[in-house]
Amino acid sequence: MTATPSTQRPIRIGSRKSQLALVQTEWVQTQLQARHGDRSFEVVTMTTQGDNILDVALAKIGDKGLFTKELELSMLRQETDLAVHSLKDLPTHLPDGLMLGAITRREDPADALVLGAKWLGYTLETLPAGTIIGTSSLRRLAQLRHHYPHLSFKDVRGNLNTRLAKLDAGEYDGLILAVAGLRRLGFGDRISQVLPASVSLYAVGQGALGIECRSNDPEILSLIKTLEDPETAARCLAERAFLRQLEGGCQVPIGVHTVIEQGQLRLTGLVASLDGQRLVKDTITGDPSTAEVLGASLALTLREQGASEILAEIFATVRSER
Ligand SMILES: NCc1[nH]cc(CCC(=O)O)c1CC(=O)O
Repeated sequence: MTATPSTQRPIRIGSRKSQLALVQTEWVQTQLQARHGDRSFEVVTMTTQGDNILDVALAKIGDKGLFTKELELSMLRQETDLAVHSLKDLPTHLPDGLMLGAITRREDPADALVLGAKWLGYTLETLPAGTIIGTSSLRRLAQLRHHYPHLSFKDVRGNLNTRLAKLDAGEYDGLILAVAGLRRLGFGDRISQVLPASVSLYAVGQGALGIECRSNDPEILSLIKTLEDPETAARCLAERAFLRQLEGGCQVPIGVHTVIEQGQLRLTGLVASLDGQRLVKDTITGDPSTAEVLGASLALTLREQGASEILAEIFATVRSER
């Protein structure tokens, strides 16, 4: 079948400029090109607000869409047709006119411990008291404080390469980073320990890519849908519905774990207080086709178990520090 000239314009993929973003976007570009050989796909890079703010703890900024807004505006202005995001950086509420078009197959969503040279062979369990672990995520901080009160935690910012350089320069003894980002950038061999769910529930969407597009562009939507992984999509839709029900406007220590086993989706969710003293955690199981109902329902269960109180405290603290 011959395509009409009007469908032959290049399809423009928006991406952040970080090395991780480019690796992910180029993967999407290659996959799309392989499936739709009659079209051409080009990458348009841009800097987002989040890339410019390197000195302030992200948790304190709290604004959503820090890494996505510029990419979204460009789609709404018809300058790009789709955008590739680390799904965990994509807010649960999208701007009018845009939608989450596809969710790709997930890398290992777990968190990892990366140690400085002098600590190789140690684990979180065996590291001596006072060892300095870098993390900028309230979710990781709260859970690690809970399980390893003997360790010290220090904020770390910057992209993955910057963080590893700071570790190697001795500013930290260890870092907690996502397995997915490390592997995608070829740093998988630096992982000392993959953190089990009993220690750290991961971030909503961690390890998956989210491809965003215009809601009124069925042509682009059908192209990107071919990259969707149904199991990852069901898991991540449950996770995102869980987060959406709990959020109130800033980053909060919320973690999840999902599996699909024997056709059933099992979602575990957690809300933690900042000091790691209180963890509210529960699990729900159901049909993957009801993913979003399961997520929202688990969130309401956790609210009844004390999550609302924890979240209210966090919002009050963050607001007073801004
Ligand atoms: N917070 C930033 C961020 N956004 C996406 C990833 C990579 C992991 C992923 O794709 O979920 C990372 C780095 C990290 O958390 O260590």
